[in-house]
Amino acid sequence: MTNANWLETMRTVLDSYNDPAVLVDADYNVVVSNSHYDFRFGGLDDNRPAKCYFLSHGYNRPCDLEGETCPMHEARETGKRASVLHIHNTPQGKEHVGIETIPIVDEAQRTYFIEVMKPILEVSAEPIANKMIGRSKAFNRLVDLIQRVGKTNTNVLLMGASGTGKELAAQAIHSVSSRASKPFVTVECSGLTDTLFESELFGHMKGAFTGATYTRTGLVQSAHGGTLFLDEVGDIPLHLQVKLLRLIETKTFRPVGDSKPAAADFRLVCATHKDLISMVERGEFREDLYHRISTFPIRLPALSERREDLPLLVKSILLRIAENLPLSLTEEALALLCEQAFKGNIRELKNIIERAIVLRNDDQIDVDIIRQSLNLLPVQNIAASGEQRDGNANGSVNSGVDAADMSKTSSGAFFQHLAEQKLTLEQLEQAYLHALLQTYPDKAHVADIAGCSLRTLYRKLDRNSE
Ligand SMILES: Nc1ncnc2c1ncn2[C@@H]1O[C@H](COP(=O)(O)OP(=O)(O)OP(=O)(O)O)[C@@H](O)[C@H]1O
Repeated sequence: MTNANWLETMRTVLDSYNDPAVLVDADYNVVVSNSHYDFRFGGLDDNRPAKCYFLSHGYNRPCDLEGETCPMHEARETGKRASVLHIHNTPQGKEHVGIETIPIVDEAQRTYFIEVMKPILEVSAEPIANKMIGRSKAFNRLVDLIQRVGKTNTNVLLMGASGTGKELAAQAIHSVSSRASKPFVTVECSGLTDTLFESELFGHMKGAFTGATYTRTGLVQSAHGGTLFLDEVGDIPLHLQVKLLRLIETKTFRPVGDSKPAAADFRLVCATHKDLISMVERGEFREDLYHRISTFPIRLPALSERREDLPLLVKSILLRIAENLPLSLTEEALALLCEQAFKGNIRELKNIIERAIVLRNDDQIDVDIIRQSLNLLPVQNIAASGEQRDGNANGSVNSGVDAADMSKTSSGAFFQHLAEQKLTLEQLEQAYLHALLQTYPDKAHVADIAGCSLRTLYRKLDRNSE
């Protein structure tokens, strides 16, 4: 067979893939492409063989010389299939792609590589309102792990500070999995009492206890065939952990008041911001449970470890909050944001942007507005007013916006007005939460804006009604 015939045969081979695929020679030239590739990226120019690194990234030299992993390099070294995650330039913009590279030789024993490119749709490298967003190395590593573990049935433990995106990561794991068409059910573990734990997780039969006027399906049953996401698993009290362990080990549960056990079918993903290993050492978390839930641990990077994603995240948040407005930040405003520590991670960034949208004078959000948003920490400012009123002004208060500056803005006048009402912080918190609930009917969204979990929001609202 001539080399031309062999290449023609390879086109047929590549066409058998359901994703874009190309054949690359040992000098990085893309020599054959399949119809999916031609449709998505435009066909190859026969007269000008292009280098794979130029076509996919716009680089002038191989990826490994640009600080990225080159799958061809690995496949050449090992003689085996290699897979990596890259961000490719496409006509639609930058896109996360899972690349599988398979070495192959022609009849003259020359080495070629088949590269199959699977677009990763659960995340985005371009600003978009409703996905996990990022392009940084730390983010790409996370996406790679999600892709790999997502396709299995392995238990995953997501670890990371508050607001790093653990819940979004759990949803992405579910979307990648073969269970994607089945339910994704979240159990908010903080604040679960003994009775709530069993009846929420396992459900109860009508008449099982006083007040059980109907049979209730538990969350484990609701997650049947899908994913059960235990958020803040480190908050489950020690004496309830054994019940969770039993559920995971036996994959059976018994609804409260039912004599028969039922079979459970779920993939388990847990999340925590706590250091579970230290908790195990202190005897606060069962070691056997820890090993059960942490088969595949994933650490979510803090926003400070992926600062290069900040401009992209800001654009996405602007789209998410005010999709129909052409909002943007000036360079100076963005630079000021980039200097922040972001202990509250993406949730904190989101709150700052949301405040800036409220305070802005026009569609370009400038550095003064961002400065005001950074300093507009309501409780602290109001606390300062209270302390001053009581003749005790020695509290450490974030005072980047002084009283005169504040009163120039409508929000300044608003806080002044509140201070005059002499509200306690608790009253203020209640008033704020109820105002949020009137503006945004979705409680999860309200909890997000207020920077607390949904369960904490319920607790705060309940406390008021006691
Ligand atoms: N990569 C990301 N791209 C865009 N938005 C994100 C990303 N990660 C998180 N967010 C947003 O940040 C906020 C917090 O995310 P999430 O609730 O998933 O964090 P978390 O780690 O579970 O927080 P907590 O531990 O406090 O519950 C949400 O509004 C979420 O949509």
